[in-house]
Amino acid sequence: MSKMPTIKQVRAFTLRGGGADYHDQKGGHWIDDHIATPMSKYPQYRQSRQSFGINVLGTLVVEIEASDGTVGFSVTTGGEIGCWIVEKHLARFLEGACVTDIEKLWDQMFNATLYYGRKGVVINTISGVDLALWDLLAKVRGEPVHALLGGAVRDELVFYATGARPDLAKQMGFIGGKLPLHHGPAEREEGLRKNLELLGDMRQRVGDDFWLMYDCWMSLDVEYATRLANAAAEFDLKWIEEALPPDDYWGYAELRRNVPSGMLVTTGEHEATRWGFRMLLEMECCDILQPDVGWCGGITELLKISALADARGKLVVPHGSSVYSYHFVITRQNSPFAEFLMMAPQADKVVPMFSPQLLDEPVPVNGRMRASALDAPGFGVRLNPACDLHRPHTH
Ligand SMILES: C[C@H](O)[C@H](O)CC(=O)C(=O)O
Ligand SMILES: [Mg+2]
Repeated sequence: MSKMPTIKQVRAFTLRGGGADYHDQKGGHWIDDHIATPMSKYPQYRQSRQSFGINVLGTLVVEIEASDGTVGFSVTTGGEIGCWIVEKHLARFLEGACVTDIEKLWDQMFNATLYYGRKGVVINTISGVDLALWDLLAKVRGEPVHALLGGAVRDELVFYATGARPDLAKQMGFIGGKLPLHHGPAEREEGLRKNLELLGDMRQRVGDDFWLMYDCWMSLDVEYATRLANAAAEFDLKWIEEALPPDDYWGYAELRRNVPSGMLVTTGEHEATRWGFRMLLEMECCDILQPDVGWCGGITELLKISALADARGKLVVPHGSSVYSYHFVITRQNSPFAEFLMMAPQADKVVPMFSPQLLDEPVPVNGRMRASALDAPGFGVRLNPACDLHRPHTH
């Protein structure tokens, strides 16, 4: 093997306004319109998720420069705290290492942060570094990341859309539409009725042959989720997503036993690492795992999560994360479709998911994306130079 470059410098930046912190949107966006959350029991935090701080973190940008001048980068959610972790803690493992040392670096970053990490912003940050490492290695090799993961197993990706307008998503060629749930248990019977009315209305608009799902963003309890699922069967709800808080493995197992036959239980976007997903699998919590590659430990960890799932006959359909998910999904037989988050404020058109932070970000056309759209080196995207990057810490 020809001599590979080493890592010369690691830099971490933060920026605001959409992109990887996709909840950090301006007013009037569907994604912040009275969506049920675990905070909805407090009336003052019910109308807007930004009111309780869903967007406080901001985007973390990790840049890794190699000795030959090649730069790999990634974006994820992590903001200034993530910058501190990268610069003050993780950089020591990275600088001087060979660009191929991804597995060892992951192990060092994870074990060195175990005493304050494991999940949350620490694992988001490790994920960001991991994605930047894959981007760097693939660019050094002049190949797309998916080629390093074993290559595409199909010619194209097919997508479902998440957003307020599944009816428009259907017209745009998506295979299904996932609605945000608007009302949680604190809004009692009237809220439940409104949740069902919206679903019924959408079913009427989209007809029979289109998937409809409800994303509950951790907002329910087993009793409410069971009632919702059973009532939603009338409208052929395909899956009920993230109905419960992520630590309630026991609740998920019970919910999965309670839902009507044929309806799927999905979760995992706020779960992390092979150990978290092992719990979901061994406790029979769900039918589809939905890790977010920017939060679960990066590509390195997602490969392990996926293998665990595959051995149990489970699907992995990653949460959001744009190109970072696409390069993975195209390589796995047990990831037969992908999510596309509609970031247009009214969910009425396809715009790049991480806009405005990335350039050259591919988007589905007619709900599909050719594998050839993912053929540029690395993850195939560039950081938009118009974005206002801030480097709060250095080392
Ligand atoms: C719509 C959901 O509340 C959330 O913003 C996105 C999400 O959980 C998903 O895409 O899945
Ligand atoms: Mg979700």
